[in-house]
This record gives sequence, structure tokens and C-alpha cells, in this order.
Amino acid sequence: MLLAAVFGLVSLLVASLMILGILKIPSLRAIYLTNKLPGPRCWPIVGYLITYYSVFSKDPGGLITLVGRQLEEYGGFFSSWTFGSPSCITCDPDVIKAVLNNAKYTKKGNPYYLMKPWLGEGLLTSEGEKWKRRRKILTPSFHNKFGELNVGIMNRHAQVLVTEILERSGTPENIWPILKRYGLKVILETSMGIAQDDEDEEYRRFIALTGSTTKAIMSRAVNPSLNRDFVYKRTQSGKKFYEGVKFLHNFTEKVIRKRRADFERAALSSTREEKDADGEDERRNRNIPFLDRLLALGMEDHEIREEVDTFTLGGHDTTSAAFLFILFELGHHPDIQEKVYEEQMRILGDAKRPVEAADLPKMVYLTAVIKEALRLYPPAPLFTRFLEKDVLLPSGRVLPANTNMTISIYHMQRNPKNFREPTAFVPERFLHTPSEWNATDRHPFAYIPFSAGPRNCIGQKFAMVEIKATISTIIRNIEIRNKTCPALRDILEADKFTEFMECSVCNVSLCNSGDQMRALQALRFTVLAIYLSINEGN
Ligand code: HEM
Repeated sequence: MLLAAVFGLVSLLVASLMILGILKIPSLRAIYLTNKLPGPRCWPIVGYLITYYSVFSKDPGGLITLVGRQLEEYGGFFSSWTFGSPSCITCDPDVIKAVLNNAKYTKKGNPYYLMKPWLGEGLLTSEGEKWKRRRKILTPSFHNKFGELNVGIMNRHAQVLVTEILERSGTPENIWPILKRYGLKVILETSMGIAQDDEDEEYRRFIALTGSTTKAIMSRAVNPSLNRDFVYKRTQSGKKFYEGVKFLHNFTEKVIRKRRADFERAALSSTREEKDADGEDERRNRNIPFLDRLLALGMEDHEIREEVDTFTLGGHDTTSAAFLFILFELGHHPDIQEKVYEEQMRILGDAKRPVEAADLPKMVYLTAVIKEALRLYPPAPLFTRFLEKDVLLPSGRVLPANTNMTISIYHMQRNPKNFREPTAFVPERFLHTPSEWNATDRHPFAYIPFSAGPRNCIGQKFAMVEIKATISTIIRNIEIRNKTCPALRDILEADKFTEFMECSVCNVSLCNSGDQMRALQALRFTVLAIYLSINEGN
């Protein structure tokens, strides 16, 4: 009787999960091929998800450690099941190359659809023909010189950033929010042409909501119970999320409408001769906001909104994480900081001189420092692909179609097979001067913080310009020393940091699921990194 009731309940659960589209019934071929691949034993139906979720909910840092151990055990690649769908995780550069370098595998994996209510089908989230068309249109608009043309904007905001950091000198405070706000202001001005007053109420709300909406997406990504829209929309957090998205959309739409009106007026007033003289090359060399370039392409307002929102998110969250980790490492290594400082003073001559485009290629040592920080702390540590076709693995085995693949560049870039003493911060790995650190036989896919192949980061050049200009301005004006907040140290030392909590003194979030992509990438480093103490101005 009891057995029948249990059987009935399980059948009901399975049927409901199938009706809701959560549980899939795999083909016999998928089962056969997946079970031949290396990987841990899985629970039926939910696969390995339950283990990951229970580890993550206690300690996100523990999840990355667990995945790292599994990758080591299975030689850089292993497969498992999630609700009846095959999935795999890899940090093997050969496997990663086989996927990223092939135009057949450009479809994004599961978590990306959580961004769609906000970003729609912008470049990051779109698929198939739509993605191909957009990428083709956007590549020239977001061309290589775009970053250099915007160095002036970066300098102006970086000066304000320096003042803001100095105001906090010596106080235990989490500086990541300041860096994020800075990154957001830079991308808003360059992508939308918005140079708004910090005190403007709507603008402040837009900035705050950009942060909280990103956090909400991240929290949802690791909570399977919030996966389905119809469930999420009914929760408190879901309602808040959709309200926030509505405000963000209204804000962007208002900016687009205004710029479209200005754009059309300007087009009417320019003469035929001016337009003829204004060829493609000339347009590229002028500093035109990304939004105006999209308007010139004749895109619809909703399509422009998707791209502006996509670039706003993609263009500030990643770069601010990079600033944070670079400053953290410079604070930890006064000798490296000194070399960066000397190089900057040699190139620019003075702490106050704004960076110019011509200075950037001369920043050889700083570039190596940035690359090394992006190796140890890639701002996008894991990303996914949904493989619609079979993949022939370098081992000769076949990964069946419809597998969700997680690519861990975090583990790949910290693998001793790819980098000697991988946890040491050694910028020399990226200098051209031969040394024991810069192996010439490094696998070309062993270092890809901006991904690689047809779906790599379109903002890579822009990001490198922004990071160089920003760090140059900071380091010429401030000497960075890391200090650990005493209260935070107590928590860490007592190893009490297994729950989601905040240090009451420096407000650093421990196991903060909101910023948990960073949490996912070695939380213990993150916690220390976001507390910088600035001792003195240079
Ligand atoms: C340090 C800074 C950055 C890092 C490490 C980074 C990293 C990445 C990575 C790894 C991807 C591939 C993600 C995937 O395949 O799912 C990506 C894609 C993308 N990034 Fe970045 N990014 C950075 C800065 C930027 C900036 C500044 C922008 C825009 C201004 C930007 C815009 C984008 C867009 C639109 C895509 C999607 C491209 C496509 O799917 O065709 N990123 N980025």
C-alpha cells in the first residue's frame, strides 16, 4: 500500500515535471553515449544538480572547489545529467577549442535565458541567424578604435573615481560598488551618450536598478525552484525584478527617443555635401556614441534598446571586476605596483596628465599585469553552450547533441598543465622577453578571458583601453595597500563564513549570491579583494 502510494507520488512528480518542461526524457542514444563519458554517478532524474545546489547554498566557494576536484579527477572533462538532459563541464583547452572555434556551436546554454526579460535578444542572448545578423551589423559600429576615441570620457570619470577612493582612505569599506558605478558611468556615456548629473533622481535609480537586477539574475540562476517564469513572477523577488526591468526599459527608451529626435534634426540640417564627405572612415574616426551609430543603421527602437541594455550590462560588470582584482594584486605586491607606477610616470611624465590614445601601446608592463589578473580572476569565469549537434571529442568519444556544456576558464587558467605555479601572480608570463614564465608552447586556448572563436567578446579592445586608462589614473595618484578588516579577518579565521552574511564593519558580503559569479570564482579571494585600504596619495 505504502509502496503504491510512493510510486504514485513519484509518477505524479515526474509527470508534472515533464508537463512543465523541466524534465526531459533522453533518447537511448544520448543515454548510451553519455554513459560512456567520464563522470560521477548521478541521482536519477535530477542528476548531479541536487549535490551542486546543496553545496552552493552552504558555501559558493565550496562549489568551485568541488568542480575543480572533479575536473582534476576526470582529466579536465566530465559529464552528468540534469533533469534528464545530458550536461558536461570542461577545462580542457582541446575540448574548448573544438566547441568555441566551430560556428555550429554558437547557441548559448541554459542560464542565459534568465537575462532575456531585461536584455531581450541582444547580442549576448540571441541565437542562430538573428545573432549572426546582429554580430555582423554591430562589429563595425563597435570597431577597434571605439575605446581609444573614448579615452577622454574615461579620464574625466577616472579623476572623480580617484577623489572618491581617496575620500575613503584608510577606512574599511567595500570599494567594489564604487568601481561598479564608475564602470557603469563610462559605458553609459560611451554607449548612450548620457553624461548625466549624478544627482538626477531617475539616473540614480537606473544605476541602482542595474546593480540589483544583475544580482537578481545571478541569485535565480543558482536556485532551481525559481527557474520557471510562471513561478518566479509570483514570488516577491520576481515581482521586484520585473518592476525593476520595466523602469530600466522605460529609461533606455526615453533616452533612445530623445536621441532619435536629435539625430533626425541633425540629419536634416546637414547639407548634401557634408554627408558625402562624411564617409565610413571619417565616421569611424569621430567620437560618436554607440547609440547614434545604431540609429544611423536604421534599427528599430526595440532592437536598439536590446543592444544598449546588453552593452550596458556586458560593458560594466566585467570591467569593474577586473579593476578590483588588479588593484587587489597591486596592493598585495608593492614591487609590481612600483614597476607599474614607474612605467606610467615614464610614459605620462606626471600624475595629473590625462591618458591619450598614443600612450596605450607603450603600457607594456601594465598590459602584462592586466592579463595576469584576467588569468587568475577571469570576470566571466564560466560560460555555457547548448550543443545542438554531436561533438567529436579529442578522446575519440562522442558528446551527443542537446548537451549543455559549461566551460570553466577559471579552472583552465589555473591548471598547472597550462601555467607554471598557477596561483602565483606573475605578470612576466605575458611579457615578450623570454623567461621561465612565458612558455612558448602554451596551448592557444589555454588563456581566453574574453572567450574565443566567432562568439568571443566584442568589447575586448574597448575593455583593455578602459582598464589601462583607469588603472593608469589610479596608480599615478594613489598608493594601494591591502589591509584586512579586523572583523572580517575574525570571521574568516574562525571559518564561520559558511552562510550568506555581511561583515558588519566593512560591509563586504560573504557568500553573496547576488554577486555570485564572482563568488563562484574563488570566494575566499573575492572577500579579501573587495576590501582595499588606501594608505596615502602619491
Ligand atoms: C574585462 C572585461 C571583459 C571580459 C573579461 C569579457 C568577457 C566576455 C566573455 C568571456 C564573453 C563570452 C561569453 C559567452 O560566450 O557566453 C563575452 C561576450 C560579450 N561581451 Fe564581453 N567581456 C568584457 C568586457 C566587455 C565590454 C566592455 C563590452 C561592451 C562594451 C562587452 C560586451 C560583450 C558582448 C556584447 C558579448 C556577447 C558577444 C556575442 O555573443 O557575440 N564585454 N565577454
